[in-house]
Amino acid sequence: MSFRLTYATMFNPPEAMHQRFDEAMARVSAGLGQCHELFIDGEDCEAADYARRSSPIDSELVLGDFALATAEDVDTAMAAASAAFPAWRALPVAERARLVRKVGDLMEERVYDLAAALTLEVGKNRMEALGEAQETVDFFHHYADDYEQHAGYENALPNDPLEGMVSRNRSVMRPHGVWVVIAPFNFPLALAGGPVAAALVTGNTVVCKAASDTPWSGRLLADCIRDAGLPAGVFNYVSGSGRDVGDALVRHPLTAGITFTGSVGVGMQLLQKMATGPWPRPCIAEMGGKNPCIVTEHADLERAAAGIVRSAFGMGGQKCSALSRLYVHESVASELIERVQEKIAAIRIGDARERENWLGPVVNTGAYDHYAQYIALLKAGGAKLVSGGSQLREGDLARGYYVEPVLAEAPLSHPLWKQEMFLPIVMLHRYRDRTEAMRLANDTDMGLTAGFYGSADEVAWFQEHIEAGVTYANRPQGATTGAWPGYQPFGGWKGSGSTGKAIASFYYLQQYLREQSRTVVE
Ligand SMILES: NC(=O)c1ccc[n+]([C@@H]2O[C@H](COP(=O)([O-])OP(=O)(O)OC[C@H]3O[C@@H](n4cnc5c(N)ncnc54)[C@H](O)[C@@H]3O)[C@@H](O)[C@H]2O)c1
Ligand SMILES: N[C@@H](CCC=O)C(=O)O
Repeated sequence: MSFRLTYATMFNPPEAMHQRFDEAMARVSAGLGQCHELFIDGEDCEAADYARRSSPIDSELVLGDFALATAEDVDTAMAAASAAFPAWRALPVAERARLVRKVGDLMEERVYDLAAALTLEVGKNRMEALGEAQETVDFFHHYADDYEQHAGYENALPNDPLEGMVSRNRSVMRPHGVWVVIAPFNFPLALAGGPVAAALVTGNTVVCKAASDTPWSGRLLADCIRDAGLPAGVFNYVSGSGRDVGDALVRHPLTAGITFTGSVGVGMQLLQKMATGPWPRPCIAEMGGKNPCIVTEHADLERAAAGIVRSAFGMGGQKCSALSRLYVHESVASELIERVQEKIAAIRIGDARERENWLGPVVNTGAYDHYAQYIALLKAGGAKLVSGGSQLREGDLARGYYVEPVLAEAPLSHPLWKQEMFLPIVMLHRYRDRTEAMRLANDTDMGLTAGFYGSADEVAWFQEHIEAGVTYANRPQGATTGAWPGYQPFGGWKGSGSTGKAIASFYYLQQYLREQSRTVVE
């Protein structure tokens, strides 16, 4: 079987992938320092102001100057998207699907260059970066295929049971209009690209905003969409802060719907704003996680340790799916801790461009400072740091935001059990009986992912009782991380998601559409 890259397979890639990534990194690095514009109505648009951005790998490594949109730019982009809507929605299903699929094809040709940019901009290691670039490709293909296979979700219904007249009935699904996509920093390509693909294929036009830390990835997405030949105005890209540009998009009168991916705090505000106004507008909010893992006395501890380390510390814990709470049966806790410690000791931390470094920097100085604050809070609250706890400042590392992975055994009263930290910090509790472990695992306002290691007999109990949208049992590839379009639908329960329908699931695309019942009497 030939190698297929997913987050589950990325640990043993063929040698050629490394070679091609190194070549792409050299190519992309040679082009650093350029000016990156907004993309509105099919054109590059100069901005009134630009932000110079550096890599979290090394603050002296300048990535380029990135446009900061104004409220006026938002207006122009919204007007362009609105003007393009009637013609775009009128295209036949197959034609829109063809164009969306073509964006995916183009991205696939550029997958190594896109990954190199992701490593430079976010600081993720090469396999995480290649994974994200390929995941974005798969979103475009997946949604194009899904929409086409369902023939745009149009269905004929029985004629009314009338005598003397024929009354024909259909259910059709129609797009809403201009769909706003607001992306997070941690998967700036995939979590912009996925919702953009869904909105476009269903016939909406799009204005997309990247996070302040990651404007480059969004602009690279815009380049692929432009080069695939989508009509002007169908896709528009603006970069800038959430407070200014994001808020202007949310409040804009032409905004027909939103897909937001980010923190619970911002997501809840957006949901409220979208519920007010002349009518409620749809808001798909994919939000934070505080993801637990339960390890029972029957678990395969080697599998558990591998999955725990990958999910707690991969990408520096900066995944919504990251493992942050670990509940281990007291009879196996010491042995599991030992195995986790061994694996932490083997982690190479450093410049994410280098093949041997599995753990790169955290994203910015804010995250770096938060790390020190959380460590102080853990210690002050009686937690024992079993591993890690220091920022790394030796040599070249001092120019980036490098921190040690942390395993902290913490009293259950510690407030950090409840707060998403978004850093490589996992808290541990030894439990006596599994009912207590399940109660603790569910004792959070969030419910995104959850992991379990135990006997085959216990898996059904875990699945039945855990309050999470994405679950994994006995998975060494990741206790709580690593969903892939087409394999694991990805969405949160409770405060982690507003819809109960997962990304790339059977029910996802319909959320970008509104139903119209059509009765015609002949
Ligand atoms: N559930 C998921 O699928 C998923 C996936 C990735 C990340 N996340 C979550 O995202 C968070 C990390 O990403 P982040 O730090 O970029 O999140 P964030 O909430 O700070 O920002 C997300 C996006 O919202 C914008 N924004 C901020 N304030 C805004 C406002 N008032 N109005 C409109 N837009 C605004 C930001 O500029 C950014 O583009 C974590 O909580 C993580 O769990 C969730
Ligand atoms: N889809 C990714 C997480 C995305 C959120 O940050 C995973 O499943 O690990």
